[in-house]
Amino acid sequence: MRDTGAHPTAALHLAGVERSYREGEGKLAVLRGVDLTLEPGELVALVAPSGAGKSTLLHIAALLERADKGSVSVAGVETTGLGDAALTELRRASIGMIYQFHHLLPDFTALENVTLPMRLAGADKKVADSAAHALLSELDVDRRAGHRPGELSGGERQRVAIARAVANRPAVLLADEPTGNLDPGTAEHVFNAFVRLARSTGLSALVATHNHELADRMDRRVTLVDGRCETL
Ligand SMILES: Nc1ncnc2c1ncn2[C@@H]1O[C@H](COP(=O)(O)OP(=O)(O)OP(=O)(O)O)[C@@H](O)[C@H]1O
Repeated sequence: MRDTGAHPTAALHLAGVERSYREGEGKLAVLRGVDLTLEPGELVALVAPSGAGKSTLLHIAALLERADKGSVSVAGVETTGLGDAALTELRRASIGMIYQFHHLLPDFTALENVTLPMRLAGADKKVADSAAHALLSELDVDRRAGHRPGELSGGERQRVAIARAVANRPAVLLADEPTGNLDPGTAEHVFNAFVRLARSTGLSALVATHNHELADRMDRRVTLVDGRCETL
């Protein structure tokens, strides 16, 4: 029997998720019944060919896009039937996102980019500054804390973006090709820093990557075959 309810202990739980897009007169069925569970502290790599639906899956898991069918629960909260405001609140409280391109605010320093989500969540400036410095140190980029993104290297910018994504201790981190824009050496350095941080904080993460070597460092690899999730 198909599981469709919330999964109280999982960081992320998708059951029977379907999503299609309009294509000319017909439709393109991208996700055709995705079942995926991320337990707390689990690091899962999503490895699949271009166009298989990785970004679509991540956007649905991030509550940025709605599934046509199926259920998505984040940190034990079943999202089917929630309104936009409740989804936004759950996303803010429970999800961190990292993209291929950093999306940092250009006029803010690295430190300010990391403290912003904490301040928006109500943290006091001193507490936020000190937590942000600690995160930037763990990611080996604190010496650049006072610089703006335009003054940082690509690898430094991605490490700041990681620090920002985990600043509010999300239940789940979703990453779409987080090192896809970096040269292999820098990608490895950034990925190692990410895995170290994730292990030390018990973060759960679903990371889409084309890089099999990096995917091997995660606990588990999954792929998308004909719109369904399979373990590799
Ligand atoms: N908003 C949209 N409208 C119509 N079609 C879309 C939309 N978003 C994605 N698609 C299509 O859905 C399919 C899956 O796209 P998706 O971006 O999820 O793949 P992907 O696995 O992330 O690919 P890549 O590795 O190239 O980024 C593609 O054929 C894409 O053209």
